[in-house]
Amino acid sequence: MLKHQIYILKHTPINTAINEDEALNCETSSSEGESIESSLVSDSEEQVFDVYEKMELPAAVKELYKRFCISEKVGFLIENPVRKLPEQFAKWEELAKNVVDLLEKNRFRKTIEEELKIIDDSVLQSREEMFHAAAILTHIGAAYVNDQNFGGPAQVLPAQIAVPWFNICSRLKIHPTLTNYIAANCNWDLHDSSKPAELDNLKAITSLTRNRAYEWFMMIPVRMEIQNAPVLNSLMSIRHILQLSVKEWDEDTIVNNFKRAEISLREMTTTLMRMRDHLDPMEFYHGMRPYLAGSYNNPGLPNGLIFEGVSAEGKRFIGGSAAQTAITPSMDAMIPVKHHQAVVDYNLKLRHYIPKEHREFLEYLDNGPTLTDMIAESENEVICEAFNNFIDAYVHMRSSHITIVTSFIVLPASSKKEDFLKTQSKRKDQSEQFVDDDPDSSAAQKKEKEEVPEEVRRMQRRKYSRSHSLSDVGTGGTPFMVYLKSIRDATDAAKL
Ligand code: HEM
Repeated sequence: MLKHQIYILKHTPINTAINEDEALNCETSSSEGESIESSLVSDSEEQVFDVYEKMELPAAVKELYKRFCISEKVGFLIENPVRKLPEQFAKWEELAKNVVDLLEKNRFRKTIEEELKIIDDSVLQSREEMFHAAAILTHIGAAYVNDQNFGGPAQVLPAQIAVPWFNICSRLKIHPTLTNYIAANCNWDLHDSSKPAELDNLKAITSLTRNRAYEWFMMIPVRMEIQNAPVLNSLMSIRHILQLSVKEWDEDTIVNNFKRAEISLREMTTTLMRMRDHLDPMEFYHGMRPYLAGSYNNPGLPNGLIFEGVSAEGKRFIGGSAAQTAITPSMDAMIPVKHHQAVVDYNLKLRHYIPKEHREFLEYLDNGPTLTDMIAESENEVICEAFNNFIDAYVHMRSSHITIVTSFIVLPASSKKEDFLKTQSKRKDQSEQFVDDDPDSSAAQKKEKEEVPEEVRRMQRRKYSRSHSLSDVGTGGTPFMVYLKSIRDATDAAKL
């Protein structure tokens, strides 16, 4: 490790202040032009993005999308992701490829310390390249800090990772931590590029587990982002029409758009509920979640994480949560869903974990007209009903998310890590598959479902009688069940 060296940073530190002034171009460009691989979007793009059906978006909406780096086809995802960095970054890519191997052999930290040098990141210029580089460094950084072969997290992130990661994230105006946007949305590719970007065809570029567990956890939000594109297009179109004078409203168009948004939201919920297909809750909770931990409210990092070569003071950033997306905040702002003040405060904090342009889009929506105000004013019952049906689908999505959180955090929190490790090695010996290979699994799941409400109540009661632990609080330090239920109830209350 390069100890105690101080490097002069080219970019403003972002822990205390993110400089919002500089703008990066959303249009595709790269430092090496044609040599950069962008494997996805080609002539067959509409086939790849299977949920995208062309609709005539109002010119004003298209203009907003351009301004805020939003894609008509994939919403908040990058439409032309970069898959390969210039040659001088080959070592980063090699480490990312071998991360699981090196962790298993307990060689990860040593390899970083002995073999990795600081690589000058300033050659990376395009937004797409920087996001791809950030995704690689995020995984290398998370693996280094949270390597489970050691007693606890590393207190210092070596300069070879810290400096370029910090620089790139400063330029992208996003916090350097394992964010959902970077680890999932900038970390995907297709198994078969001739087939659509359906869930089973999505793969993670960098994974932190040998089996599909990590990939699955990250690809579900990616698929949901793709499925969200028609929701966003529909709501933005409705919002545009409603701002015209009532005489100009086309009731059918508005109702059809709500219907389309409702259907897509229900499809997103179906995707969400597939979490158990390749991710076992015990593996998630005891095996994977430590790698998602941030440096904020982390008992293992009482002074935060020191970015060597950046600052001698520890930095505190929350860890990875799929809440770090613009999907729900954009709907909440447009509708609006009126959250409890504590939720509003937390959600505002989360906005520094999504791209700057999306953060600005949310601010733009916050200050604009709302769907409920405009619909209520019109007193149009047909539109009102279509709107309420859409809200029902949204409430259903949030209730389903609570079910997921219950089985992936609340229930495993009452089990011991040692028990999980025992099952792990037993399964390894038998060369068994990790998930869903237990003949009784469906019966067990059914039983678990029946038991959830009481179990949740029990956990909730316990929560108030002891100090906060990882089981009680989300990655952002929220008492998450209270937070999530309040959000779901506020969504329901948005109905007209
Ligand atoms: C194993 C799977 C998952 C677990 C254990 C989980 C857990 C949590 C927790 C604990 C929170 C509370 C806030 C925080 O700590 O940051 C949260 C919030 C949230 N999660 Fe998840 N989550 C999972 C999957 C997903 C997926 C796939 C999505 C899809 C985008 C998602 C979207 C959200 C959103 C949007 C919020 C903010 C609350 C809201 O707006 O409804 N989560 N999640």
